[in-house]
Amino acid sequence: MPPQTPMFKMCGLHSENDVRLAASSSASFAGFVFAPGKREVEPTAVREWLQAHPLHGKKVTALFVNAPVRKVIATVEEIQADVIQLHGEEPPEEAAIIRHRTGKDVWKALPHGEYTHQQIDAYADYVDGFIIDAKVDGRFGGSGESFAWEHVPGYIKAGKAHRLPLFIAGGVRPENVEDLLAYHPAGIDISSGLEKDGVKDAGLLEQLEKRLNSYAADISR
Ligand SMILES: O=C(O)c1ccccc1N[C@@H]1O[C@H](COP(=O)(O)O)[C@@H](O)[C@H]1O
Repeated sequence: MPPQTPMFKMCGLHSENDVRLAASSSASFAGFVFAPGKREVEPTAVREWLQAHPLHGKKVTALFVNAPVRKVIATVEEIQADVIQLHGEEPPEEAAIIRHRTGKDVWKALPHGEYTHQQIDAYADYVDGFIIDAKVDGRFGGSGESFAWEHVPGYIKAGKAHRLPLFIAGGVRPENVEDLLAYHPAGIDISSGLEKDGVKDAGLLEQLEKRLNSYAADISR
């Protein structure tokens, strides 16, 4: 099958302005972090931002790190999330419970490492997609660090073998996205790489979208 234009997820939206920017972007997924850290947001605020700036078909993604299941369920209901991203050490059984109790798609984020392929196999029956992120000590994600992308083809193959979408995350930026696109991932997930001084930046988004568009034009030739 010829390569497809990758899905693009814009993550870590943490202000009304970020949501406004995401709404006008080509991202298919808009992500909100409900975990401690500089991008943590409150469900009530997210609901208000989404009411003010409807996403017109983009899927709302709620990201959690080892959160209690009841918090996941309540948050997903409040913001009407479409996708739940589990970015901590939630075991496969917990992913299955969350999927069953919410009826939503659940994606498992896994850090790149020695056992990632085994983990993909262990979660594959209980989730609807994967995100492979860089492993950074003391952080669960949003680090702006990349892993060695020569491992990307192996992950793409694993996603295809399980017939699940697999996104590549970690330090993806407008300046390096072409290197990643050369591997033809199904999806890319970006948070830090679209920020200037901690704020999502229209200029960086424009640069990224130019590169995504030119990749799409190249592969359609
Ligand atoms: O964005 C965050 O602050 C965050 C916090 C805790 C867990 C995950 C988080 N973000 C996710 O991390 C990856 C990589 O992000 P980056 O582009 O390197 O900043 C991505 O999946 C974000 O959704």
